[in-house]
Amino acid sequence: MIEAHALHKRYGRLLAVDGISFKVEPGEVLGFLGPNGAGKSTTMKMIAGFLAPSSGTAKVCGHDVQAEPMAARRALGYLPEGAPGYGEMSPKGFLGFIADVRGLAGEHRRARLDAVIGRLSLQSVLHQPIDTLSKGFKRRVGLAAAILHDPPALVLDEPTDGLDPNQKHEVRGLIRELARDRTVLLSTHILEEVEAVCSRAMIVARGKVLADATPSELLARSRYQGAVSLLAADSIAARAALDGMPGVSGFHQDGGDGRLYVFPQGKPVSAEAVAERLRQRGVDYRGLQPERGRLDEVFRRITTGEAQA
Ligand SMILES: Nc1ncnc2c1ncn2[C@@H]1O[C@H](COP(=O)(O)OP(=O)(O)OP(=O)(O)O)[C@@H](O)[C@H]1O
Repeated sequence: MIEAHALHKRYGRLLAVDGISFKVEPGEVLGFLGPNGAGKSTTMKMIAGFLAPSSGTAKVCGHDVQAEPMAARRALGYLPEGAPGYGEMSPKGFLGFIADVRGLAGEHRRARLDAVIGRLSLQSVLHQPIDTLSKGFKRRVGLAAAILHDPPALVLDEPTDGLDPNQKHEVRGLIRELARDRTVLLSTHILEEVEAVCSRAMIVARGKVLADATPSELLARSRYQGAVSLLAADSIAARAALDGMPGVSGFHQDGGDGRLYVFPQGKPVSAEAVAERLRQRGVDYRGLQPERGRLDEVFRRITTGEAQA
């Protein structure tokens, strides 16, 4: 389990983390979302014991990060943002070094090294200096180091940053697999990643938690959830026909392709009812389709204060 209680971090006059509290249980993947500078990395560094909080506490598997740093670090795998340090080392040398730091020995050490090298597909770059690797390979070396000692809790700062789409897919699969019996906290800027791997998402901005919900609860806050859209040759006529229809709260016309979005009031807008009404009023249309919620819109509204979280 990973717990944060009223964490604060002040850098001079800047309050980078302003009272963040949460609990992540085994089997959960909590995604930390937020604009640049929201305080995500700072919070993760405090949980990983790399940065002392100005106030508040963090615990990893019941061990207070400040009071029992060794026990807390043993229980945690941490992937910092950016490339792994020791860039002059090869992945083989670096992972061997981490294995020693973690106190792995003998057959267990060999088995764990083989397992992470295989899982992160590092065989082809094992002897090349880390500094000379592509961004994606550097990230994979960092992930291998984080999971090497098979910790029960993981804190991953933008784990798929710099990976190509296939590698992103691979790493998301790995995270889902790891999360089955572990606790995972990860940060991301990729909203589709939240739907793909997270069981819960926390939106932070200016050091505060603005929303803490499952991805589907967040999607349900989108005004596109339950909407329908269509293309009409005469969109003014289409709007006039649908205006005042029960269950319709408003419209938006896309500036690009001209698609007209019909937003619901309460329950989803019925595509059949919209089709029937347009037919009755003699309005030509095509491409009528139901819409689903959009996380990017929810994220923008919450982080820019356009809507109440
Ligand atoms: N060592 C430091 N000294 C001073 N200010 C810092 C330091 N580290 C971070 N900050 C500031 O604290 C705030 C939070 O930074 P942090 O890196 O935690 O944000 P983040 O949410 O991880 O952002 P990003 O998504 O860009 O990685 C930012 O305004 C940042 O400039």
